[in-house]
Amino acid sequence: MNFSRLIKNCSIPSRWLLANNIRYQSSSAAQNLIQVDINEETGVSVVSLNRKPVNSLSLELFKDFCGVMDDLEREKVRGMVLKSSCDNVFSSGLDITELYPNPSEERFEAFWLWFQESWLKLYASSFPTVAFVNGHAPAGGCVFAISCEYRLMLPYYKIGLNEAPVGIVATEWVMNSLRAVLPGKNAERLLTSGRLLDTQEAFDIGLIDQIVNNEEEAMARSEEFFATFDNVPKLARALTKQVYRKNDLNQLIKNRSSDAKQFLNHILRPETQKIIGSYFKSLKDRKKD
Ligand SMILES: CCCCCCCC/C=C\CC(=O)SCCNC(=O)CCNC(=O)[C@H](O)C(C)(C)COP(=O)(O)OP(=O)(O)OC[C@H]1O[C@@H](n2cnc3c(N)ncnc32)[C@H](O)[C@@H]1OP(=O)(O)O
Repeated sequence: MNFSRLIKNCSIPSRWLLANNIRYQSSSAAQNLIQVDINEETGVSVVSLNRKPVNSLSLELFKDFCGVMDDLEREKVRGMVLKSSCDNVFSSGLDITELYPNPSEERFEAFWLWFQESWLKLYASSFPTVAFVNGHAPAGGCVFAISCEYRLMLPYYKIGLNEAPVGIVATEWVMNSLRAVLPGKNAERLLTSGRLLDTQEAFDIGLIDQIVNNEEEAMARSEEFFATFDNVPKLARALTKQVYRKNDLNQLIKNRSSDAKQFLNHILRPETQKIIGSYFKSLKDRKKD
């Protein structure tokens, strides 16, 4: 499939006005996979992932996310807080049903390219970004969180990159985003062990910036973070961020199609399918115990 055609097909969300807030409708309107509220007084937008029950990341969610990011860039928001509207889960990572059993090449390629696009838009956004990790954030959930500039997390949840135990090798741009947050050896250990850290451990090694006890506190801390940029010209801030992150961004931009092909080949290998299949089964079986 041709990627430029895919991008053109991304329908930018329509929107409507609500009292003091501007609310954007998800492109897959019936599903409303992403909710956006912009506070007109503060200029801060709150973006909530809303794919019940656990915000697993599907092709449609990625498309909607990209549409929302484009809209926020156009609106020139002062900052974005990314959170979940699912109970106890920030995001459970990539939707395993996109990877197993044996996805079609066409669907999978589109899925992967929109995942890349979502990361590029989040990692390079001109406005400041905060992840409010208000639930578990394994794998792709952690990727969303570490792509933001600042991380707040509620107590007693888990976060990390558990790709290796799921039979997946985290791609280089995912590793780079982790390395940008954590010093080298901690990043490598987290990746190779695939261990999920609880909130306190994540704070102790610097994976998250602050522990907060509720949403009100999270919004107050986010506001303080955004306020640190109030006296910095927006363009200078944005360019500084983008130049600082340039090597990570270019690594993916230069290798988008080979990254997609590599992942597809990896996912379609019978051994990988077997590992993901038994992992998925164990997730389902957990409930029966
Ligand atoms: C060259 C190679 C390049 C490779 C690049 C790799 C870069 C990869 C980046 C990311 C990879 C991934 O994200 S892979 C996905 C990994 N995700 C996980 O391991 C998380 C699995 N889920 C959980 O651990 C738990 O569900 C939870 C802790 C998130 C929540 O627990 P809770 O008890 O609240 O909920 P349930 O477990 O009962 O789940 C409810 C329901 O949802 C299904 N579910 C959960 N997660 C997923 C998922 N990721 N995809 C699809 N479906 C998922 C779960 O099975 C339950 O379904 P049923 O109600 O039908 O039983």
